[in-house]
Amino acid sequence: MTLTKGSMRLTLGVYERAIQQRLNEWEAQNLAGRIWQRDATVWTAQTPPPPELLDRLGWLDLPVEMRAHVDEWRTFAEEIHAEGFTHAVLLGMGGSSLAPEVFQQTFGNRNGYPELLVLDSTHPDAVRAIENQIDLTRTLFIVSSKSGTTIETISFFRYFWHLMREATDTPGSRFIAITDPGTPLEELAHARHFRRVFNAPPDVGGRYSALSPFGLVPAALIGADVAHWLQLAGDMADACRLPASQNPGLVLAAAIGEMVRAGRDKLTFITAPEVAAFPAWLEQLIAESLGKEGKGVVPVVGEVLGEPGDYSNDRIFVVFSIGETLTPDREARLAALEKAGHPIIRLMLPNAEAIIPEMFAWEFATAALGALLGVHPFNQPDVQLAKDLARRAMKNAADPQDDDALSIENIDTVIEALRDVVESVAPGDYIALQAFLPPLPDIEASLQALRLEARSLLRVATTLGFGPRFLHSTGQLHKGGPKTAICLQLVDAPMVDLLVPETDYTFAQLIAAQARGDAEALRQRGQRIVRINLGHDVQNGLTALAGALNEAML
Ligand SMILES: O=P(O)(O)OC[C@H]1O[C@](O)(CO)[C@@H](O)[C@@H]1O
Repeated sequence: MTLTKGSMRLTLGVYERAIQQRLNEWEAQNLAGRIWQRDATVWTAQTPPPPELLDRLGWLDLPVEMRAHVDEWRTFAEEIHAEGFTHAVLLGMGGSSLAPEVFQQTFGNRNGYPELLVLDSTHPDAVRAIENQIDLTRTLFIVSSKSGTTIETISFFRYFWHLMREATDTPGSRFIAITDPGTPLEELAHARHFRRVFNAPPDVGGRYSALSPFGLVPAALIGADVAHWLQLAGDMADACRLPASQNPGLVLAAAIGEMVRAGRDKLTFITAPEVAAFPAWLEQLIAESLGKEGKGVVPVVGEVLGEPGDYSNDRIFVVFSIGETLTPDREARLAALEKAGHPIIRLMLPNAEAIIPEMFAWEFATAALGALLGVHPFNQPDVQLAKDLARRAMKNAADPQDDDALSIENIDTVIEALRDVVESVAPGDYIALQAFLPPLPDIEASLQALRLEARSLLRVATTLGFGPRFLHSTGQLHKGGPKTAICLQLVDAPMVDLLVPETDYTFAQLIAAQARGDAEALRQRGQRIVRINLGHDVQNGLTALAGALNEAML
């Protein structure tokens, strides 16, 4: 049976009864009201509640509270517009970069306003690719970090600061910072005479910060109507005050939560092209909030829609359409999936701008899912481990003994390692392609092809993330979530390296240490991982790897 709730249509099959019961229970317990009242018992029985709980609920008020800042942001955006900047380059990771990237990719920059580029990779080729796209003298840099200490962000800053210093006597006039009050980044920004510092509310965690200055200052800079966005988000916030069965956030949470508890934990996003960028933001929200203590929801983003035979019964499909339907071809596939018993949650958006209120609805849903699954939805306990191990790997950077990546040139060893992996595949597993490679379109296309190959050979869910970007998104889930990840970590040997000014390391050393650190953290957490070095020629390496995967299946 299909349930319709506002612009949501849910085909829930055998799970419908449990979901309905959950909603009734939540209504009786006044869950919506208790979340808004910031009642810690929603998530914990502990007194006092654990850290990062009651002091991380500021996102509830952003749609209203941020309205007071709109004029200031608009005036600033007009100033930048009037000065003829062609690009704004955002330097940041995870919660500080994903929402702005989604905004640029979904809405574009208004005529005459700068185009927003995001740098969230420490691969030297990625840094160079940004440098090659911009005219330094007409570029504004946005250094964005809640903590103000993230190594990637500060390294990017150092690199572009030094370039800018050679181009102008007043480099600070080309930099702004977005950060919490009193962070080392704020100090740095004052010391280097940044043009502006925008402070964000400290009681909002990174992945819940899209509607704070982290998302909205960059949005204003590309010419978005952020006042209207806050209005739309405010309407959704009001809807999320309603009793559970009419509450868009709680309906999503009950549906997803009950199906995850029944083993369908691969939340697979299918979108209309107009909103194709949106799931990259949802991915961090869901994976980092819920993937801990051996539990979690695995977001599957960017995987081509297949036939029933491509999937096992661990999937929930979430479809974002503009209007009621996708293309006839994709609708036919969805109908086949529905017939095969897969649950489908459809969100029929009136237009692309509707992703803004959806952001609020999904934040509310994620907070409620934390309660349902019994995890703390606002911390990220396993991210630190990879950071610490990366730091250790930096110290041992010169020691090749320490590098256990298999070379793609030793193809037999690679096949053997893949064979072990293939033999270990069990129902409910997923392949996580972790590519510490240049995030360039041709490489991404080859990785997508490899991913498709893996899905059809192994019939498991597949995810793809570029490192170190994914460390701040799905990284928490990989380490803290269920032991169902099979991680294929891919590294390369960059042809050109870049020194990070004011430090004693290069970008190639940093990304290599991050990859090693994460591999070690994954092993310590009991996940399966194979590391493969594709050498200098990544495309050739990927072709060889696809061949090796097929061999391993024989
Ligand atoms: O904004 P910051 O402090 O630089 O952090 C970036 C990202 O790193 C994390 O803290 C951990 O991966 C994310 O939660 C966050 O969005």
